[in-house]
Amino acid sequence: MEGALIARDKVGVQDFVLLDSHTSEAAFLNNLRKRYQENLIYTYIGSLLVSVNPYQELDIYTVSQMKLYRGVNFFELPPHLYAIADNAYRVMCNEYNNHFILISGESGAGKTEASKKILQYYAVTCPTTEQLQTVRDRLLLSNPVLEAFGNAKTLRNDNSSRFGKYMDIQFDFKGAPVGGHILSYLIEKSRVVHQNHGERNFHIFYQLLEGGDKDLLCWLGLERNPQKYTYLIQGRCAKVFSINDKNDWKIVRKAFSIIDFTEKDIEHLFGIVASVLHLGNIQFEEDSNVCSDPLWCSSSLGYLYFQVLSPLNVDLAFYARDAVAKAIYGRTFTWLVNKINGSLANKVGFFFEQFCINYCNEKLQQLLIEMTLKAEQEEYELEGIEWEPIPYFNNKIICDLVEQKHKGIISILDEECLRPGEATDLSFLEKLEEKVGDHAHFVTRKLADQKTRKSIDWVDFRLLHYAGEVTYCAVGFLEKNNDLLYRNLKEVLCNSKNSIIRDCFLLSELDNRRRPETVATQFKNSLTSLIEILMSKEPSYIRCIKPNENKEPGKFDDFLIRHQVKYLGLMEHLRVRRAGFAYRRKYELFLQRYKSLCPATWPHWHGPAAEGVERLIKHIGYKPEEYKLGRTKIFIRFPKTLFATEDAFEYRKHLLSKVPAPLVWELPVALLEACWRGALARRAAKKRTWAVQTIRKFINGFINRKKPLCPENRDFVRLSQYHYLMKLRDHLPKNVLDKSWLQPPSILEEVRGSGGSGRGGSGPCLVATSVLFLVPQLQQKVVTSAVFSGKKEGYLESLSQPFLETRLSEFIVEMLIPTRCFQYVTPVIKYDRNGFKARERLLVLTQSSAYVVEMAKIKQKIEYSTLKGISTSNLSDGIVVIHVPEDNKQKVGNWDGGSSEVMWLMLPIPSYKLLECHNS
Ligand SMILES: Nc1ncnc2c1ncn2[C@@H]1O[C@H](COP(=O)(O)OP(=O)(O)OP(=O)(O)O)[C@@H](O)[C@H]1O
Repeated sequence: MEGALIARDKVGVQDFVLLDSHTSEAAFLNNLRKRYQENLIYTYIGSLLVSVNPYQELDIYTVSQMKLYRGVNFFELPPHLYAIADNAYRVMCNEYNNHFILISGESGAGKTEASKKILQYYAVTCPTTEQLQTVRDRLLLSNPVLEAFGNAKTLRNDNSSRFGKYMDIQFDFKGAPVGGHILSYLIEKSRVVHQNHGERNFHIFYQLLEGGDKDLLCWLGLERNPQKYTYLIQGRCAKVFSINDKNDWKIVRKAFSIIDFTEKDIEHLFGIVASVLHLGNIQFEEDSNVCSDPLWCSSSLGYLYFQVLSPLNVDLAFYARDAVAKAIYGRTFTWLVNKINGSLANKVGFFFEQFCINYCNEKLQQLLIEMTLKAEQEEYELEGIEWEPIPYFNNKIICDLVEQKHKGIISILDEECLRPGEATDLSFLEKLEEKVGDHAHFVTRKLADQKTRKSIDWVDFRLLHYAGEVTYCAVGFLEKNNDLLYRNLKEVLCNSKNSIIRDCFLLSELDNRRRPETVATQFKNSLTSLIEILMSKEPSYIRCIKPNENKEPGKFDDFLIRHQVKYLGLMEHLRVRRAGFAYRRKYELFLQRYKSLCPATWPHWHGPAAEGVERLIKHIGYKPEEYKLGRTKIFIRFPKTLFATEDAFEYRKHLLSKVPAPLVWELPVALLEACWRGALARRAAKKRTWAVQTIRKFINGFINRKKPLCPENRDFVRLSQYHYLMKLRDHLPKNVLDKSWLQPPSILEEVRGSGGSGRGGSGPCLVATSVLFLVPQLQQKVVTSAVFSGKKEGYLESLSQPFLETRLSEFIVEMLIPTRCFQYVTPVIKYDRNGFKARERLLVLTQSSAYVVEMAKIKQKIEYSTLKGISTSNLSDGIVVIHVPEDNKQKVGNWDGGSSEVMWLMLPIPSYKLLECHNS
């Protein structure tokens, strides 16, 4: 992947790697804030994308934006999800390797939205056929179904994914998406039976009740009112304004049919959703242990009965009921994902859940650091640049603390769950103290020093994660780690008439006497296989940040964001990324962008790009400690060096857009250098006013000086005049454009007649003003057409084709050529007959002669009267051959063409345009 991008946005830096003030957290946050306040939600750290949730619809996800990013080099456009997606896609197509994009961030930070947008990007920009469209539609439509069953409203996010998601998209050798599958991790089954205050159960329950038609509800024995169901009223969260369950139901219903679910599947699926609701309403009484409403459960779950006489007490009976509900929902979710592709499922608890999530983050952080370091190291090696070891915090020590066999926290927890005898959360805590008590990243109240002791409860243990300390309450760890489902209930489910339920509780499971794996172990194993999948692919990273807790657009909560910057390991990543060189770029790309800053490389460099870059940076004055030249890339150590180069480039671009090209070149070399140096100095001293004062001093001195103008100063005055006139031309006073002003000239009528630029309904005055400038060029066009029409490739006859602006200029050459009646000036490459060497020259056309000029010297003069002829190729290149008479050796200065009869010139533009511009 190409390294950092270039330029600054207008707001802050668009790559943190280019932050001036090294890697301070304050500078990081400032930059993030500045950009966020301008709705610039994306910023890079090298190739990692940081995204801050805008909580509002931004106009940056349109199809035209997608097309803009398609196939464009990473650094050429502002940071965007599409750039990450496109880059991964391009590298995959070019290098035939696998890629993953890891999107992380806390709940509500925008991960799901980001993944959907990336999917849409591929759907729109990848090549496809009719057959492939089905795959594409299925990939897109699996989302609403998964969200219905796997997402819920939480306090933090109205559409929170309550499961981990890994989505694979497979592309064929032509880059067309041909398939995909989704792996799901850790569906939060506990939500089925319990929701915290202000939260809801999974969306599908409400969608079914709100959107399902009367007959369906009647068949399922359901009432429309969610308040009737115990499992839906735990969070006391009646109405959520951002959610429209009725509409969402329609979308899900439609998606089912497209992603190939049969009517029977759908019937069974809703049967299960209904049964879970009915299960929740089952009550138990002491001594009776009888299901309050066995009939409904039996019908929707396919005649399974819960009138099981059980030795359980009331509490345990409720526990068993909930266990069944969770198991049914969890497995059905797995079945659902399975139906779309492959699957994995687990369960989490409350504090235990936090422990699992943090363990997962710890593993992913380790992967990120290892892969970034590895990539940096490999790149340096590849480029032949010496590797300087980078000090960084390796969080492997924490991963080991959690996952090590026999000695890690998960092993100790499993041991406690499985061992005979009375095991409790407290005995687990004691085991932890005994076995990992001396670990530097583990502490309990007993182990803590006087000061910290107060902040840790007796039932807590604290881990020092890479992102900071987290205190976990051990209560419930044992229970949540045990995924118990009573055997007799399993047997009942195995015999269900609902085929989905039967599939989910296979009979073979009953024969398997081995104790099922604990939740933590299942999680550890699925995490290990996820890491294995990721390790085999090239990484791209997107880190999502939640800017405030209120889902409010534009609000940047410093405290909350600082925490996430830490927790996402962004500073660590920046440090690793910035440790060596802030910026690196392929020679070709660097030269292409900055070649205009050096006469030797502008407008074309004909040698190897690496040499061109060397010439270029020598010319603009890079110091040795500022850069290194690798095999294929230039490495720049400090952002300020790059910015100064960018400043000079912008300034030159500005000049190029305002004044004729040759003038820009000759006149401002000194100015450009001054500008570059000035920018460097300004950055170092951070004294912006200095430059302003210096320029003012220069102008005052210049105005006050009495002595005659030297050529340099004269050029400066003329440049100012030129700017003034150009500005005036583009901003003519309004009264000049008044309707009463000027009748359209006859040429306008002609143009109208020929369907040229006078077409359309714009008022006569506007047309007149634009056409007035074109009159001479239109005449020339007519003549040029006679010469080139149908004879030269790429020649366009249309009169509405814009003309090349004449490069008529007297500034540089007037000192050299006394006639001063210039028609046209343009840079050319002149090819010597001796060895066909390319030389950069200016071609100046006057009324009577053509001049070939090298910088400030006339190298050759050819009078038109002596010309033998001019030839051009019939291709769309700029080759022109001028036939010079043998005896025309009127030497002016050094005649560098030898005694040839012909002179080969390569123009930067097709030769017919030259003719259009000067022919007279
Ligand atoms: N790029 C975006 N443009 C506009 N709104 C966004 C964007 N990203 C996120 N949001 C808003 O933020 C909400 C939360 O985002 P999202 O569901 O993607 O978060 P998440 O990180 O996936 O959370 P969870 O981990 O809880 O699933 C979205 O429903 C949407 O309203």
